[in-house]
Amino acid sequence: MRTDRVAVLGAGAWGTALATSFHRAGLDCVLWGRDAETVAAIVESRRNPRYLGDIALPEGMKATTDLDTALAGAGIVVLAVPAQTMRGFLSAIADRTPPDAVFVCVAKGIDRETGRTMSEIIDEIAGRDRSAVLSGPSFAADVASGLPTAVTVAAHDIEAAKALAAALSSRTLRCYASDDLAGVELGGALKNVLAIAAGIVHGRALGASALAALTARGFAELRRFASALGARPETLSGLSGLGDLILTCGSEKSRNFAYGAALARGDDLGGMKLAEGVHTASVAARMAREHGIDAPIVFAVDAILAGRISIDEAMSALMSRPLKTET
Ligand SMILES: NC(=O)c1ccc[n+]([C@@H]2O[C@H](COP(=O)([O-])OP(=O)(O)OC[C@H]3O[C@@H](n4cnc5c(N)ncnc54)[C@H](O)[C@@H]3O)[C@@H](O)[C@H]2O)c1
Ligand SMILES: O=P(O)(O)OC[C@H](O)CO
Repeated sequence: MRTDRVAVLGAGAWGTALATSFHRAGLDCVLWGRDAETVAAIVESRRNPRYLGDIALPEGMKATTDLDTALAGAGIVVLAVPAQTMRGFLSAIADRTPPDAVFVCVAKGIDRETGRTMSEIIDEIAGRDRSAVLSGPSFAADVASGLPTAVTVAAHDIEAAKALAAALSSRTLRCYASDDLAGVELGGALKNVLAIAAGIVHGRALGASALAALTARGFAELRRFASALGARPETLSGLSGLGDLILTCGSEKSRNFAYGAALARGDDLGGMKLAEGVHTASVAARMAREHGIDAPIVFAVDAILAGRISIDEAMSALMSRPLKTET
């Protein structure tokens, strides 16, 4: 695997933050964005005002709107566009990418049309030996600011995951390696749906006890769901499961949590930033039903977002489920 040159595709909050981290770590990294104004701001004023507020980006960071310039010679191609655009995006760029380059998807979601994870999409379009994911508790603003962060990098082959983790790590971004792709991806995708539920609890001022209960029962649901789909349960106790759940179920800095809180308060949702859980909720609920997985919180979030039940009805239904042994 060639790890000396990295292309980061997608100049939103997360792509910009990761490119910043890789540049600071001394990697030869080029950030690609489709929006000329954003790329010009990154190059000329060392800022990405649209997605990263006022955070100062490092001198010398390379950014371009020219895809071929970004991809030239890249051994690692980081995919940082929203999950629901991943299939179309990768299909469009795969042939323009060096044939030995590995794709590292950093989006957190499940494809709504097909129920496939992001690595399954890469497997299908580019091949199993070229697919990897990076996931874990990591707000873009924290990473771009150089605050300490730890994530998991997963690939089918543990040696490939280790090589990627070593290449992308730095003194501020610590990457652990895993070969449990399903566990790492489902942890990242489902925590977004659970964070919306946590935001609803917060927005309705239901109290800290309710938020702790929701987070703990959400974790049980996360483990059940991922295990039923072939993940190792212990992976969900790691960074891209419990770690990310703790982060996003407890902070309005999370866009998914903020979305749930705004929904519960009856705020205007127009203009809110990308909350992937909104798009993952329905496909996660569908998959849970298909696999016979007990996923009451995911079902409730899906039903609320689809307008089938009110928040009060969902709360009442969750609290009046038959009493059971804690599992
Ligand atoms: N923001 C974070 O803190 C964070 C952290 C970890 C993971 N993520 C994940 O990373 C993914 C991206 O999130 P983000 O915060 O960067 O979102 P964002 O909205 O800030 O940026 C998305 C970027 O993708 C671009 N884009 C959208 N559709 C595209 C298309 N079809 N072709 C090319 N470019 C396209 C947009 O122009 C934008 O630059 C999400 O899945 C998110 O869950 C985000
Ligand atoms: O802002 P959110 O809710 O999309 O969360 C961002 C990251 O996924 C946190 O790890």
